[in-house]
Amino acid sequence: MIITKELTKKYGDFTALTNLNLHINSGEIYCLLGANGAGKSTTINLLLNYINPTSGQAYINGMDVQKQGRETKKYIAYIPENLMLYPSLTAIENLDYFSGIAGIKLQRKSLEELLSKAGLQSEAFYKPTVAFSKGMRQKVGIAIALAKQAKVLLLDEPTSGLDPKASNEFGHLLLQLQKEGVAILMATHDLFRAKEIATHIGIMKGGILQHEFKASEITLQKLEEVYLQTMNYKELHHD
Ligand SMILES: Nc1ncnc2c1ncn2[C@@H]1O[C@H](COP(=O)(O)OP(=O)(O)OP(=O)(O)O)[C@@H](O)[C@H]1O
Repeated sequence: MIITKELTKKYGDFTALTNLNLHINSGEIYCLLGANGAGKSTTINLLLNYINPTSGQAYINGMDVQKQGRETKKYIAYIPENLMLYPSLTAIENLDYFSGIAGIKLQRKSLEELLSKAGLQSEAFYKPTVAFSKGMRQKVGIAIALAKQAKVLLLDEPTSGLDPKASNEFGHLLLQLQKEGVAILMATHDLFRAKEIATHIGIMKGGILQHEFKASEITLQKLEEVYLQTMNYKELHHD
């Protein structure tokens, strides 16, 4: 479970995030939309305890992120826009290494099963990741999350730059994790993918959460309309 209470981050006079209240339960996928600079990465960095809030609290599985940072890390898997893997190591070696850091030692067979579950083709298991596409690296990231048995998954624009097939596959992987009870927060610019997989959608602007919807209660068209209005974009009319 992910909870933030009045979470606020200031950089000098500039407020990057204002009084954010989020509540994401196990088995929910919350997609956070917003233009560049809206405060999405700031939110994720606060949940990861990479930066300190100016005020407010963040909780992961009931634990205060600031007070129990080390403990909360055990429950979190994080997939940034560009997941860093060791390029000269194979997919299996990367998975072994990163799950080892999390204190998990798995046999080769289990590592293979995890990569397979994450959708990586078996031919790629023993290849150095240097030549992996972004989609393939994301799959290794998912396998690491599976190995950790993460209860919370934080994703920062994971589908940007993926082709539609890879993005679709990635969405399906997230739906699998959702079924297993993971609480997922995904910052994204991808309205379509958000509508496809989210249980909840938030629209952020200027560090303020401006709108929140249950994904089942809004159409893609309406979502786009509200998003564009929130960002003060002029809509395109085809007449
Ligand atoms: N270390 C910092 N010092 C000063 N301002 C910062 C710092 N980090 C972020 N900001 C500012 O905070 C605001 C929110 O940034 P953030 O990275 O959270 O936006 P975002 O919604 O993730 O955008 P993007 O889609 O570009 O990733 C931006 O205006 C950014 O310039």
